[in-house]
Amino acid sequence: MKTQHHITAQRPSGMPTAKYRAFEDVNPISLPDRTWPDARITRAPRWLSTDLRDGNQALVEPMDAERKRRMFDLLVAMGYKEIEIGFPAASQTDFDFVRSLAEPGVIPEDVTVSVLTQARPDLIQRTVDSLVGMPRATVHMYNATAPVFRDVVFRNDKDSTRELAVAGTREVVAHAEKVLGDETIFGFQYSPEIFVDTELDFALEVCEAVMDVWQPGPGREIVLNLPATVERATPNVYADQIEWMSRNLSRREHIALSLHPHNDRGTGVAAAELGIMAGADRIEGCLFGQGERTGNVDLVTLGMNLFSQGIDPQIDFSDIDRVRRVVEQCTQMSVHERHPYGGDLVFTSFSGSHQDAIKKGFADRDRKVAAAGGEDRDVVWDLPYLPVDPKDVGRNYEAIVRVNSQSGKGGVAYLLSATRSLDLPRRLQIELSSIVQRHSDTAGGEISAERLWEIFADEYLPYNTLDSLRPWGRLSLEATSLVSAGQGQESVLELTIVDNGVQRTLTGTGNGPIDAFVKALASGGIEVEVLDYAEHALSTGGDATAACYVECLVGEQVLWGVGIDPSTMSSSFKAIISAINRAFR
Ligand SMILES: CC(=O)SCCNC(=O)CCNC(=O)[C@H](O)C(C)(C)COP(=O)(O)OP(=O)(O)OC[C@H]1O[C@@H](n2cnc3c(N)ncnc32)[C@H](O)[C@@H]1OP(=O)(O)O
Ligand SMILES: CC(C)C(=O)C(=O)O
Repeated sequence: MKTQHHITAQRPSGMPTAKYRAFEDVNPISLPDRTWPDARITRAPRWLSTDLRDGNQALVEPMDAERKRRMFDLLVAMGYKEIEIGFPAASQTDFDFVRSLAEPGVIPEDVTVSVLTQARPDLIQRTVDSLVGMPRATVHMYNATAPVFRDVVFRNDKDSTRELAVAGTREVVAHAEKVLGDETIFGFQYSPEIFVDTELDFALEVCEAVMDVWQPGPGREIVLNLPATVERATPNVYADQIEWMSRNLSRREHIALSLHPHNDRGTGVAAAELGIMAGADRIEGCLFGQGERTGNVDLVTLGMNLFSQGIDPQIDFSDIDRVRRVVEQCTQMSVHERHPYGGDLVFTSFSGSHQDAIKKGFADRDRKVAAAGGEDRDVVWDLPYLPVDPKDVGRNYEAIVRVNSQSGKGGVAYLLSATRSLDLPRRLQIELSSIVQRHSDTAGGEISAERLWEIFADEYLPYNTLDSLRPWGRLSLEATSLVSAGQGQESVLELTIVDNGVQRTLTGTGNGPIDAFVKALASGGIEVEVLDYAEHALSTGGDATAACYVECLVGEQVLWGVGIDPSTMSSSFKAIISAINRAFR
């Protein structure tokens, strides 16, 4: 045999790489004494959901008022306290929706809504007008500060870019003072658009100029939101930018430093998390990562990432399927099966070694929970392959293990245990697994829990269950009668069987019912030896059904039989008949 000693060289792809530049070459940042890599996240940031604004503006079909309201109610119910509800100057529909929330009692007292506007006086006025009567409302104003926007879109130099932000802020303040009464607690948020592409010292200069107008101070916060409007670099670069801003901004204690990551490179969550470590106070995002292009950062993943580390996200994800359903209805887009925490398949394993580890993990956890007095929440979650307990997000355990050709005995056994309460002995698991494997090889695809039960019942319980199956087998047990089974006495058993269609009555004497049963069969020329035996109740209470598993030697074959019956004794007799029938099948 030759062993591999080198990998065939990769080749240039031929793609036009010369068109692109490394981000750090365009926008270098020097922060050699950065502190964020050593920071730990120990509590939830402030969250802002922009599902109704950034999420909505990216939809093929933006939400109508009814869907917007459903989304708003969901966000409130989940616990979001800051919700961006739209861009009221965009259209009459958007304006009307914002106004509909101004109805008394619709927005809870502890929820602050915000609305986005460009830095244009007419749009600002219309935007502020939409907030009249709201209990707590923030105007969020943005203008583009990044070089490509200054050069290409606005044809503005740095001074006029800064002046646009300053004039816009003045307009917000003046118009809010004019139209908003004392019933509204009013706030202001500013975003330098494509912050990540903007020279850091210029982003700082614009933010400072805006603050000079707003005058943040005690009881007068400003939200400075630093968007990765388009994600352009590795998340550590964003973290450096945020730490630099956090260190250099004046009036820092009166600033809510907010992040607004997008996901163009697929690292929006990482960028948000490193940004929090770098000093950010607040995160803007959307449920399941809705939003422009690849989406805004995903608030579900961020919140659940905290939860999985033992940190309260302060958002309720305990019915994640409901959250997903509402989001899917409102956005008319589906959440991917592999989406972290909420996808259909994220708590499911198909492969044998994963299933085996999960099954053992659950057994181990059951023991630990019992030892801790039965309280699940008192025992630290430490299960192979499952970062969180599916039950904590409202999932059941049934979908955890699904069987196909990649599955092994652990998965098959887990599924029968989870759906039929059968606790198969290890060697029976091995035997059944090869039978199931034959079926999955032939049929391809997944074997559902129902199909698995059918395969199991057909193999081991031919006379016992399922209308859908044709009974088969040489023997069927008609009746048994135990004549004597007292203390220290031998058991005498009379049994009636149908053997290849012929009814026979046999009698046996043994040192227990099973021994007597085996002897009775032997008297009829049917030789069987019981090698191993296990049984358990299928349910609790007086009417409990028993499952019995016997490993038998029939002729030269060692094989298992299974019996299920309200009587433990009958279930063991049926199990022996099951093994014999399998031997003759
Ligand atoms: C990164 C983000 O997600 S920002 C949010 C983006 N969301 C949206 O745009 C959704 C809602 N938008 C809309 O409905 C419309 O764009 C409106 C109603 C706001 C404005 O519509 P219009 O007046 O037709 O302008 P249009 O959409 O073409 O915007 C471009 C103009 O606005 C200017 N502009 C763009 N952004 C800003 C800003 N933040 N501040 C000031 N002016 C701006 C542009 O320079 C351009 O000006 P020009 O016409 O003099 O060249
Ligand atoms: C308005 C700003 C915050 C925005 O949506 C973005 O930059 O992505």
